[in-house]
Amino acid sequence: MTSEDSRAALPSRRRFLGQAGATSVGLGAALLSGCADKTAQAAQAAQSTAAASPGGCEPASASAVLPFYGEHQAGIVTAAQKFIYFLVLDLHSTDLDEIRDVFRRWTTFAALLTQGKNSQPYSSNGYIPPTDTGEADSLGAHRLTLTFGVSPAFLRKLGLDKQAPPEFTDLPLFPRDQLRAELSGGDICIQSCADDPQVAFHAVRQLVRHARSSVTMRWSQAGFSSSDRASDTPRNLFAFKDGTANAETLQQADRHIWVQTPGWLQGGSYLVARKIVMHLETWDRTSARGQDDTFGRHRSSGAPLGGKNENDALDLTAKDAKGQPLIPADSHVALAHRTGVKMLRRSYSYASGIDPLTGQFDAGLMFVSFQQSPQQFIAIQSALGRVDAMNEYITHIGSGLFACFGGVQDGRYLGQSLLEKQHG
Ligand SMILES: C=CC1=C(C)c2cc3[nH]c(cc4nc(cc5[nH]c(cc1n2)c(C)c5CCC(=O)O)C(CCC(=O)O)=C4C)c(C)c3C=C
Ligand SMILES: [Fe+2]
Repeated sequence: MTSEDSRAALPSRRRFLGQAGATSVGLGAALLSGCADKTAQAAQAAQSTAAASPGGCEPASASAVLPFYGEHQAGIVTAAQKFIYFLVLDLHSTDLDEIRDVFRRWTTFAALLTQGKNSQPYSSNGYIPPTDTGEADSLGAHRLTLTFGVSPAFLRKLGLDKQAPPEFTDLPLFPRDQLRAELSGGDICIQSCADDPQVAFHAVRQLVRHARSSVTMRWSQAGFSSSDRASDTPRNLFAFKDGTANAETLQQADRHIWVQTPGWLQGGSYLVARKIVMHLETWDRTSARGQDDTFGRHRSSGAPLGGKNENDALDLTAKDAKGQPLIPADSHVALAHRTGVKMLRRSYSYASGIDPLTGQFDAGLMFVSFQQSPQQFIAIQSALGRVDAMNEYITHIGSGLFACFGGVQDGRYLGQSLLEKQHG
C-alpha cells in the first residue's frame, strides 16, 4: 500500500469506528451472558464502546474499543485478547527530562492507538516518510490494550532508586533457571494485546518509532491464546486449560493484584514475564494418565483429578481407593495451590519456528502474571522449584520484573507521579 493509499484508507477506518462507538457492551449484558462471571473483567467490558455480540461471548469484533484512561491500566484484569506482542526496551538515555517526554508522547499515542486511530494524522507532504507506518489502517481497534511497566534497573539508571518500594528488587535466580541475558532484564516493558496480531504489533511499532533516540529494543515475543469461546479458559500447547484459578484471584483483585500502598505505584501492579520453552516432543510421548498427573487436572475438562467440572474446588486431601492422593503432591496445581498465594496469570503461547540445535519446535509459553507484590511470584515459583512434575517438560529462558503504573487520568501521563516526584 502506498502512503497515498493509506491516506485514503484512514477516513474509512474512522467511519468504521464511529459506527462502532454507538453501542456499548453493558456490565449487565456481560454478566447475564453467563460467561463473564469475573466481575473485574465484566467491568472492563462494560467500558467497551463496541457493538455487543448477541450472546456476549462471541469473539470480539474488529470495532471493539477498550478505554485507555481509568483507575487502572487496561490489559491487566481485561478479559484476555487473542494476541500479544510483548516488548522489553532498554533506556538509551538517562536524562530524566527526555524520558518524561517519551512517556508523555507514549500516553498521547497509546490513547489514540487503543481507539483504533493512527498515532498521528498523515501529512500531505509526500517528501517525508508517512507519519504512521499504516499496516493497521482500516483494521479497527480489536480491543487493543497497551500496558506499560518499568523495572528496578529503570529506577537505578534514572537516579530514582529511592522511590523503589522495598519489595521491588530484581528477581532471584530460581532452581533450574536457564535464563539468557538477551531475553532477561531490561528497563521498560510494553504489553500490547489485541484480538488481531497486526493491530497489536502496529501499536508497538509506532511507540518505538516515536522514541527511537531514547530507547533501544532488547527482546520481544509475540503470542497467541485460543479458546472455544471468548470467555472460556484458553488451552496452552500441552492442551490443558490454563487460567482456571484466575477467577478466584479476580474476585479479590484489591487483595491480590492492585498495589494499595500510597505512592507512585498505587493502583498499579507488578508484572512478571517469563519466556518458558515447552518441550512438546517429550510431552507428546507422555501417557494420557501421566499428562493428567503432571498437572493434577483432567486434560479434557480442566477439572481437578477426581472432579467433573473445571471450576470444582481443588481438594488436595482427597484419596483414591488405595489411599493415594487423587491429586499427586508433586503435580503443578498441588504445589502452586498449597502456597495459598494467588496471582493473575495472563499468559500466551508462542511458536517461533524450529530450534536449529535440536530440530524441535521452538515453542512455549510467554508467561505473564500480575500481582500486588513480586513476593507472590517468588513464593509460588520457589514452591514449584525442583519438584514440579512439569519441570521435566519446560525450561525458563527469559525473565523480567516490571512495575506497571496505576491508570492514567485524562490530562495526565503514564508514570507522572514517579517521574515528577520532587526529591529531597
Ligand atoms: C510461578 C508461577 C507459575 C509458573 C511459572 C507457571 C507455569 C506454567 N503453568 C502452566 C500450566 C498451568 N498452570 C496451572 C495453574 C497454576 N499455575 C500457577 C503458577 C505458575 N505456573 C498457579 C498459581 C496456578 C493455580 C494454582 C491454583 O491455586 O489452583 C494450570 C491449571 C489450571 C489453572 O488454574 O490455570 C495449568 C494447566 C504451564 C504450561 C506453565 C509453563 C510453561
Ligand atoms: Fe501454572
